[in-house]
Amino acid sequence: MRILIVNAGSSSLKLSLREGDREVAATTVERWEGDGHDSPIRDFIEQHPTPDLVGHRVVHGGPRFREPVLVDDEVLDHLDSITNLAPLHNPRATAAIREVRRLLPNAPAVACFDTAFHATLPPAASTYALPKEWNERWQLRRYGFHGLSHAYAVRRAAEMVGQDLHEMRVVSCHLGAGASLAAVRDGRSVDTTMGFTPLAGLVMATRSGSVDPGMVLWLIQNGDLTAAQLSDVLEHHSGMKGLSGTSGDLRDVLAERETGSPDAALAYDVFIHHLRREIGAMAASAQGLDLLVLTGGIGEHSPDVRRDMASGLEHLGLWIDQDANESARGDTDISAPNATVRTVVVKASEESEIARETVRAAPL
Ligand SMILES: Nc1ncnc2c1ncn2[C@@H]1O[C@H](COP(=O)(O)OP(=O)(O)O)[C@@H](O)[C@H]1O
Ligand SMILES: CC(=O)OP(=O)(O)O
Ligand SMILES: [Mg+2]
Repeated sequence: MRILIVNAGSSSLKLSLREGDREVAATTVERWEGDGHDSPIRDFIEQHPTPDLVGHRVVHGGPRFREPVLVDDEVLDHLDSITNLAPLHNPRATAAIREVRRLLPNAPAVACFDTAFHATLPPAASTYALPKEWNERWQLRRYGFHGLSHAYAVRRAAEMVGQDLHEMRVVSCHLGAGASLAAVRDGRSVDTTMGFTPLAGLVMATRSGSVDPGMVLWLIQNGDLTAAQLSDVLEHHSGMKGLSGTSGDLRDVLAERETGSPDAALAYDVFIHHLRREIGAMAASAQGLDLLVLTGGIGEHSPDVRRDMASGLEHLGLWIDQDANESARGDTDISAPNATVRTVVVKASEESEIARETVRAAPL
């Protein structure tokens, strides 16, 4: 069975063609707008054998989609109706779904949601302390994101340490341009740092992460800003980019910091502070910690972040081996021998998770 995986993220489009568990072709298109001006999807499909099945990443499933779903007209209409829940992400996904349906009208397509993994959050963790009527009327709740990445990473990490995922308390760290943590207990997500939208939680490349809601109101009342301007700043000009004044790419921030830039140094310190603090919070929600998983561009490739994250978390039983940390490539256990918490790096693969879920949900 040949499966095409379509992963439309906030900045890139990743296409992958799989036969069983094997990836036979892949491409990443940076800065794909999904506005119909170019069709990297058409090019990819034309250049490779025809897939039998298609799996799509869709960031927000809204209140309705708690597991993968076979796409039909009604599902697509419903997805259109909830695009405003994730305006950076969902429109690209629905554009990709439409494009693939046009090119491959006979291939069943399955939508896999970032939010689905967090559908298991207990009400105490998913509920905002707002008027009950508001929560019901607008389906306000903590949805959580990066679920496809967290699901894959924790399963792979459990396999690497040779233990049953259902018997471990795990904190999963997806640290890419967007970043979130998940607390996993009995194999299920019990808490996460993102919320109703992917703007909440950790400091990110260009997103602010959580800020005081009172401050947002203050800015609207005193800062002479429209909602659109404020949204643009919080989504695209905040985070490490906003603080460093240059770029949200951690590699640039680290290079600037080396040259003595105090702004870049502070951007990095704020990022690390929130990362450590939220790991502590997630460990509390998981009622302890046996396994810490690091994935995403930063989690996989930055020994600096892994070292500075670990420093200060020894009280949890977490120590990493500095040589293993420096030399880690791909899936690597970087725990120190005395650690009671295992720390592992996992190469992110939302695509593996989508492939798995697509096969499960498809009528073949
Ligand atoms: N060698 C590296 N050192 C530090 N950071 C890195 C390195 N390689 C990638 N990154 C970081 O990873 C981020 C991208 O993560 P990735 O998961 O690929 O992106 P996305 O969230 O868009 O899917 C970049 O912003 C960059 O800061
Ligand atoms: C949900 C989310 O933030 O996704 P990404 O990291 O791809 O922007
Ligand atoms: Mg990503």
